Amino acid sequence: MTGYSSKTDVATANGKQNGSGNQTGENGTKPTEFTPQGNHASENNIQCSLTSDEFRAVNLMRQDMYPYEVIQEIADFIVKGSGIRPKIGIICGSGLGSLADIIQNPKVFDYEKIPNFPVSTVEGHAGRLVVGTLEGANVMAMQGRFHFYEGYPLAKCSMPVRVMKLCGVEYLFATNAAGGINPKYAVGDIMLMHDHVNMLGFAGNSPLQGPNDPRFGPRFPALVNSYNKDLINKAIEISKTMGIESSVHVGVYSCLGGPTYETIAELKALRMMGVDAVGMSTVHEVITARHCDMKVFAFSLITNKCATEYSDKKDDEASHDEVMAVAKNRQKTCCELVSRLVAEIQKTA
Ligand SMILES: O=P(O)(O)O[C@H]1O[C@H](CO)[C@@H](O)[C@H]1O
Ligand code: HPA
Repeated sequence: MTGYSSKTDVATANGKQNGSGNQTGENGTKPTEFTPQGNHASENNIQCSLTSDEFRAVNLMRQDMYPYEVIQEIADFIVKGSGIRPKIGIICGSGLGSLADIIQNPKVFDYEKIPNFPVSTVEGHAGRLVVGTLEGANVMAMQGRFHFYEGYPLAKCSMPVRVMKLCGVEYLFATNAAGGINPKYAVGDIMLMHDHVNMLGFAGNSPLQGPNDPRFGPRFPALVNSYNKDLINKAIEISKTMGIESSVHVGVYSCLGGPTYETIAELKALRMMGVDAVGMSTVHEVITARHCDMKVFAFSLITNKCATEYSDKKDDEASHDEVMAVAKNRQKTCCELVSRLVAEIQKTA
C-alpha cells in the first residue's frame, strides 16, 4: 500500500436534568404518576407509572448537559488520582479492552467510582479508565465506551472525550469492532478510518446539540480532514513493518444507532453511499474530539462480513459473540499497531 492522501482510496451532579413530569419527592416505593406534557399526550391519554427511584435513574441516564466545570472536576479527579497528565487518549472497541491492558504502571478507575461518570452496560466493555504509560508516553484508555443504544444521549456517550481534553490529551485513538461492507474486506482485517458517514447526524442527532460552550470549541465546527493524515500514513508504514499491510485498508466508517444489526437493504444503501464498514459508535467521539481540536486516529477491526445480497444463509447474520471472538483473536495485532503508533508520536514529541 502506498502513502495515503484523501484523494486516493487505497486505501451532574449539577447538569440539567431532562424529561418532564412530576419529580416531586415521593417515598421511593409509591408510583409517581407521569403524564407527558402537551395536547397530543392528553388527547391520547398516555400515562406511565414509575417509582420516583426509577424516575431518577432514567433522568440520570438521560442527562446530556455536562457544564465545563463538571467536566473539569472529573478531569481533576483523574489527574490528581493518577499523578499523570496524559497526552494520548485511547477508546477500546468491543472486545479490544486489551489495548488498555498493555499500559504500564496502570492506575485504574472503575467508572462507578468516578464522580458523574456513566457506567458501561455492554459485554466486552469492562467499564474502567486506565491511566499510565505506553512506549514512554502518558496515556489514558477507556476500557468500555458508551453507545447511543444503551440509552445515553450522544453528548453523554462522548462526554469522556472532553474529560480527556481537560486532562491534557492531544491525540484521540478511537477503535471499534465493525462489520465489513466493502467486499474486499475479510474478517480480521483492519480499516484505518479516513472519513465517516454520520447516519445519526442525518437524523438530526449530534453530540454537540444544545448550547455551545466556546471553551470547548466553535458552534459550527468543520469536519473535513477530521482523521489525521500523518497518523494514517504512519499506521500504513507500521503495518508494512508488521507484515500485515495486505489486510490493512483505508476506508469510510458509518455509525448507526443500533442495537439491531443492519438489514440487507440498509447495507446496500450504505455501500452505495461509499461506506466500507459499519458500526454503532466512534463518530460522536470523533465529532467531540474535533470540536475541541484534538488530533484523531481511528480504526475498525472487521469482525464480520456484512451480506449485501439476500440469501437464506444463517452465516449472514451478525452476532455479538462472533464480534467478541474475532476481536479476541486479533487483539495482539491491534495492540501492536497502537503501541507502535504511540511510539512514533512519542519519538517526534
Ligand atoms: O463500536 P464498538 O464499541 O467496538 O462495538 C461494536 O460492536 C457492538 C455490536 O456487536 C456494537 O456496540 C458496535 O458498535
Ligand atoms: N454492524 C453494526 N455494528 C457492528 C457490526 C455490524 O455488522 N459488527 C460489529 N459491530
